[in-house]
Amino acid sequence: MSTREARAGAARLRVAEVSYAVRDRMLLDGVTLEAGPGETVGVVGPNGSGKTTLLRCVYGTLSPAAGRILLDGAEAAALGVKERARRVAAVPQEASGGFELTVRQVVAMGRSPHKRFWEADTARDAEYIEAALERTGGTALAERNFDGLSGGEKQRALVARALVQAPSLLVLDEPTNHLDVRYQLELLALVRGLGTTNLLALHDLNLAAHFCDRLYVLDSGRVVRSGTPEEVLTAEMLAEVYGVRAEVSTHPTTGAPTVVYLPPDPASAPREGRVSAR
Ligand SMILES: Nc1ncnc2c1ncn2[C@@H]1O[C@H](COP(=O)(O)OP(=O)(O)OP(=O)(O)O)[C@@H](O)[C@H]1O
Repeated sequence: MSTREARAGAARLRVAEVSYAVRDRMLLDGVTLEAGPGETVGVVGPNGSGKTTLLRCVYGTLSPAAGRILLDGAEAAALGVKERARRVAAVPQEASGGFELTVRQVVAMGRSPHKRFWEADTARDAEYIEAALERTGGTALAERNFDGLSGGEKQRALVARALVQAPSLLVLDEPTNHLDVRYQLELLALVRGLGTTNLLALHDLNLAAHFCDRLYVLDSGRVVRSGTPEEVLTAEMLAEVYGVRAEVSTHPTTGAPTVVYLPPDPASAPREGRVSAR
C-alpha cells in the first residue's frame, strides 16, 4: 500500500489573524494564510521572521494569543490531541532524541494517533511503515539506532514518521536543511506528490519556486507578500525583505522563477541587524 492510498484526504487550512507574543515581543502579528486542499504552500522569510513560530501554531505545540487556526472549517484548538494528530503531521526543524529507539520504532510512532495506546502494531501498520521507509530511502536504516544517524538520515526518518501518520495536512519546517541535493529534490517531489495539503518553511527560494504553488513571505512576524512564486520572488522583494541584490529570471527548462544572488554593492550600507559583507 502506498502512503498516497493511505491518506485520509487533503485538508483546507485557514490561519486567520494569528498573533503570538513572548513577554512583550510580538513574534507573529496578525498572520493570515490559506492552503487549499492539495496545495503546497511555502513560508519564506529571513532568519527570525517567525516561520517556525507560525508552523508550531499550526501543528499545535504553540497556542496563538489571538486569531484562529481552522482545519476544514473546524477550530484546530478544539480538536482533541489525537484527532489533531490524525489530521496534521509535523516534521520539526530540530529532531529531538530518539530515546534509543531504532528508526523503525521511531517511524512506527507515527501510527499511534490511529490506535488505542495498548494496541500492538498490525500487519496494516507494518505496511504503512515499510512503504514510508521505502519512499524516504530509509529501508536500509530501519534497524539503526535513531540517535546514531546523521542529520539528513534523521530528517528522512522523521518524514517517514509523518507519512505513516497519514495526515491530511503535512507541516514541514526546513525539511531540506540537512539533506544532500539529491534528497532535497526527492523529498520535495515526494511531498508534492502525496496529494496532502503541505505547509513548508523553506530558506532555499529556488526550491520554493520550483515546488510550491504559492508562497507567503514573513518579515518581523508579519506577512509582507503572498502569491505565486512568480508574483512573490522579485528583485525588489529580495532587496526590501532580505536586503540582498539579486536577479530573477524564468528558468528555460523548468519555467520556474530562478534567483541568482549578487555580491553586496560596496557602496550601500549594511542593513541594521545584518552581518556586513567581508
Ligand atoms: N521562546 C521564545 N522566547 C523569546 N523569543 C523567541 C522564542 N521563540 C522564538 N523567539 C524569537 O522569535 C523570532 C522568530 O523565531 P522563529 O524561530 O519563528 O523564526 P524563523 O523565521 O523560523 O527563523 P530561522 O529562519 O532562523 O529558523 C526570533 O527572533 C526568535 O529569536
